[in-house]
Amino acid sequence: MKKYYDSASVAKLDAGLISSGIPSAVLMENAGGAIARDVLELFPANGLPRRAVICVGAGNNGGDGIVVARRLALSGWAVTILLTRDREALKGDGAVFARFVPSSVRWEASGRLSDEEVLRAFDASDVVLDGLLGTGTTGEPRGEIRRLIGLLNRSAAPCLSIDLPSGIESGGPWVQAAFTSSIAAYKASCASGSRRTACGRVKLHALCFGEADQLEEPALCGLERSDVAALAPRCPNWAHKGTRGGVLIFAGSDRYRGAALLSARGALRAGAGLVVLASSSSVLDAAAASLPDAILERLDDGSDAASVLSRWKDRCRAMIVGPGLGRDGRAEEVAAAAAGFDGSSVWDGDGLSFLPRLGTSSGRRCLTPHEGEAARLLGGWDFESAPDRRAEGARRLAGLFGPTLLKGPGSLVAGEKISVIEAGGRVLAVPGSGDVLSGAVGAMLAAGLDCEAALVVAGWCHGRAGDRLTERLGADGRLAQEIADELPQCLNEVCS
Ligand SMILES: NC(=O)C1=CN([C@@H]2O[C@H](COP(=O)(O)OP(=O)(O)OC[C@H]3O[C@@H](n4cnc5c(N)ncnc54)[C@H](O)[C@@H]3O)[C@@H](O)[C@H]2O)[C@H](O)CC1
Ligand SMILES: [K+]
Repeated sequence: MKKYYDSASVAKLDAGLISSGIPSAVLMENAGGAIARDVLELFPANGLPRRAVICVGAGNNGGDGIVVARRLALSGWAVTILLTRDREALKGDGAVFARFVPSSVRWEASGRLSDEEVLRAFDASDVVLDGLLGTGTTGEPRGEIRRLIGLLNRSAAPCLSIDLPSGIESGGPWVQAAFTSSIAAYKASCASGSRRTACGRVKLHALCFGEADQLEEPALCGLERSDVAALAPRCPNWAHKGTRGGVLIFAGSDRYRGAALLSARGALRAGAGLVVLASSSSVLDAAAASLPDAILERLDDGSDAASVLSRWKDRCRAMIVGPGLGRDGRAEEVAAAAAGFDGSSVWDGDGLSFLPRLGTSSGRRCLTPHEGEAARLLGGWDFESAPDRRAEGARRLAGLFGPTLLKGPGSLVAGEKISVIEAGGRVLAVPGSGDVLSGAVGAMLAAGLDCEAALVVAGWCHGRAGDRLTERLGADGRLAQEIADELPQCLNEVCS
């Protein structure tokens, strides 16, 4: 389990260590030393002259940068410190360490340089270090700091952020780093959503000595393979179709045919023992050729949904409602009938739009919205203005409708707890990918998992499928059906 903390807990840890007698300068030297080692490891000299520009803000994040400047200069690097204020304005430990910076280091006040001059200096460097803002950020980046964030993001040079990408704790803008050397804890602000990719490759360093156990409860937990394996369904070799469980799918419409097929394919590839696809004739015609493994129920008229449900409810432990269902009167009738199912259900896509009108469910229910759908269910929601907005939105949805998997980079699962899925990437951002996920969730519910566990296992396997495809074939141009077809290998990694 990867633990993510908010900045307030990390700042509290710093303060606690200092008040228990560890000088703050020792902490800064430790942090700066570890970051300098990262730089030297990432950019080995190999006889080449190496250059760095270190952007230094007014706080201790900049102080860490000054320590790094000394260390790199002593290792033979050509270093420029780019200050957002005059050197005389430096305070605290940063001011102390400034006295020990070798004379080979150049000092520049960024305010005296034009955008072009700053960019030229960045572009001439092997790496630019971002020590502008850390855990002490308040509000959106202002003044020189804001300008330098913009220039850092325009520069071709790779950026290594000190502790966290500057600005990420705010509504933006923030630095898009290639690397982040994180101090004391992984930061929750970098865990999920559009901020997740801002850190680049992250390396975590202790601030002092095993202080991590002095941190309070993490803000978020990252789910890794072993966490998922502990929840995944067990499928003994004597299993028969009934052991695996059946899934009834209400999905698809004349307009959206592929969604239903992909959801069914996801369910089959995630190991469902029986898949019944109830959909319109046009969908079933396509399914007859491409999905010989599924049972097909014609559902041109919404009023037929209740009889389909009563035919299959004893053989299907789980139900999927919504992918490509449409939002017309037929779809509404289907959703109303589906709400009477007393097994476990996952609601996705168009199905989500009916949830506020359906009231409480008779069975166990979970949902898999993306941010747009989630915002509609919450009557409008801004996911961007602060790093914790995604987690807060997911928590609210879970409270209103049932355990929720909020899709997007670093998908969140909110139920009893809130967790981040540590798998997947942009490869998953293709049409039909969410339909495949709904199918996988359905299969996990059919295998007997509770809603939260089903979201975790299916969400992780879906992400892992994306990672495996990326490793083998690249992250772009993959098809949702390829994600589905990769699911068995992912399940093999977590199921025994
Ligand atoms: N002993 C320690 O606490 C250690 C901290 N480490 C590093 O220090 C930072 C946290 O440092 P802090 O001084 O608390 O805050 P910042 O450096 O993030 O910045 C505060 C500084 O910036 C100005 N400011 C705040 N918000 C904005 C804004 N939106 N726009 C412009 N300017 C802003 C504010 O006025 C302050 O002057 C932590 O991340 C670590 O990198 C070390 O790890 C060592 C021990
Ligand atoms: K930073």
